[in-house]
Amino acid sequence: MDKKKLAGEAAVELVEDGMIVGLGTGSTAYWAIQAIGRKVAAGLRIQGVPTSVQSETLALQLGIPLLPWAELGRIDLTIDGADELDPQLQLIKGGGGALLREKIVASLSQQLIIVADESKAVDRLGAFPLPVEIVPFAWQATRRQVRALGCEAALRGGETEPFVTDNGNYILDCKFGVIEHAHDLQVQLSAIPGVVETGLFLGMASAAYIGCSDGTVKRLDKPAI
Ligand SMILES: O=C(CO)[C@H](O)[C@H](O)COP(=O)(O)O
Repeated sequence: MDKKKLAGEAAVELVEDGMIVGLGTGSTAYWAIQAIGRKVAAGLRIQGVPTSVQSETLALQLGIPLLPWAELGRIDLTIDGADELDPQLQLIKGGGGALLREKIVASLSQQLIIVADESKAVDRLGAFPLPVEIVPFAWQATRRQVRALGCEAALRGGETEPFVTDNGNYILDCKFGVIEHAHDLQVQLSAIPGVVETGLFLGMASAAYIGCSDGTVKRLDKPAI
């Protein structure tokens, strides 16, 4: 059984008629978008907000109506994947390279619902290298500044053929080890001019649907502060 499919499909129970729905990116969000497509074909009326060109293409193939960017304001619910989530529902995202649009969409969302298989749930963030989106201009200098914060930072795709995001930027995959102070790290990275955004999603997720190997889907809610 596909744990990503279980989680992605289960979260679609939250989608209601009339909603504006953020459509995440990746192999788990894929299953949610497929399930939303089936509901739309059966008569559900929603407007989707894709977080990547990949998800936009999929949504259009499935006949999901998309909200024009100029009308983008409040989003009712977004379903998206994650590379790591901790018990406070702090996240590392961006393994698929869509972190900037994902974070913009998440910031506009009343509810951010994470879908993931159980391997993504960790006690502490940091085993997965933190993706950081940077501008291509003088990227080597930006990488030096990022490395000075105490990580190994690799240009995604390599120097000869760097991976380019939907926004025309590059990504540094940064190995910090266990991230003890995620909020401080977010502030430090954001202070570097060449950094566009980081894959740390802090205090944004409301709940997570986790697909487990026993065939169940576990729901985790953001703990009350
Ligand atoms: O953040 C993301 C893309 O930028 C993805 O949501 C994340 O990488 C998880 O992907 P998958 O569901 O394929 O494991």
